[in-house]
Amino acid sequence: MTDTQAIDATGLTKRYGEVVAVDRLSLTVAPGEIHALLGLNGAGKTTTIRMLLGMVRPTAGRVSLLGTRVRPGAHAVWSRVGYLVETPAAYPELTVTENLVVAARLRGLSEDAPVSEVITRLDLGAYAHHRARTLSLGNAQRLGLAKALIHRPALLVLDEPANGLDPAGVAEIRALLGELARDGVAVLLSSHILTEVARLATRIGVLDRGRLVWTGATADLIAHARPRLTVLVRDRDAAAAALHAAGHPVSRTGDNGLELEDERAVGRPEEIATLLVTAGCPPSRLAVERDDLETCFLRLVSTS
Ligand SMILES: Nc1ncnc2c1ncn2[C@@H]1O[C@H](COP(=O)(O)OP(=O)(O)OP(=O)(O)O)[C@@H](O)[C@H]1O
Repeated sequence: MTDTQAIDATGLTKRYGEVVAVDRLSLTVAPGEIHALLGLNGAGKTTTIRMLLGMVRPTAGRVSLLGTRVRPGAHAVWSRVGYLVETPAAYPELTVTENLVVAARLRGLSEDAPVSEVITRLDLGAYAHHRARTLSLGNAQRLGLAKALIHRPALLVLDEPANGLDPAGVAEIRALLGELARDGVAVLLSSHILTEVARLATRIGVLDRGRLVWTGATADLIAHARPRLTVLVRDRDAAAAALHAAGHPVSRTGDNGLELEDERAVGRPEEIATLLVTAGCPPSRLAVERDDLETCFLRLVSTS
């Protein structure tokens, strides 16, 4: 059953009165894939994740997880799904180990091996006997992830998993999720931090005001970056006039900057340099640049 999608959602919609929190969202996540839902605050990430997990009833649409339709009474699939949504809850007076033993028992696991396994995996060894209420936000997040993983799920759904983690913690989680994905686990996570997502996810879905406005391989997001020729000149007005007269559409940036996006300019920057020198406006800088991922993302959500 290798072609069964870990997540298969079609036409998912959630309305709260006048507000359309999620609008006809369709999404598939395959085993071994790390798929990120990326969106600004209020884009609909949490609502989507809660619908996928059966915690919020969709106004319309359907969800299947690991080949099983999510609906009331369909219990079996949850034994193969791990999740972490919002701030992880733990029993504050119990230690890390005790919390995990409880989580394992609730999952119906009788042996203790998974507890020590996730303590090692999440690097919680030094805190194993600390009460949960004394943990830092980052370590509480680690404990939440350990609980999500204790039953070795085939699908892991994480809402903002890097919340509260320092850069080293983010790197550890990235390595952990990479390892799980290589073992065939499907991961869906949400984030509003593009740089974090770009290094973690194999695929990205960009959510904007409830709609999935772009989806594709992470590497393809950068293909959305338009190349442009940026020019710095002392006499910008004269340079702009010369470029305009030669048929190049020009826009102004910063104090002395000009930008050209037409193919001719981007493809032959040396001709622009010659033209500017001839017009008596030698450029102090001239370079072909591409937007970074952040700019691509913001353009996707602002133009949708
Ligand atoms: N229970 C609710 N009742 C009314 N409106 C809601 C409810 N839950 C979410 N919304 C609205 O739905 C929209 C999407 O919210 P959601 O929490 O899913 O976004 P998000 O992308 O997770 O945002 P954030 O990154 O801030 O957590 C928002 O406009 C929000 O105000």
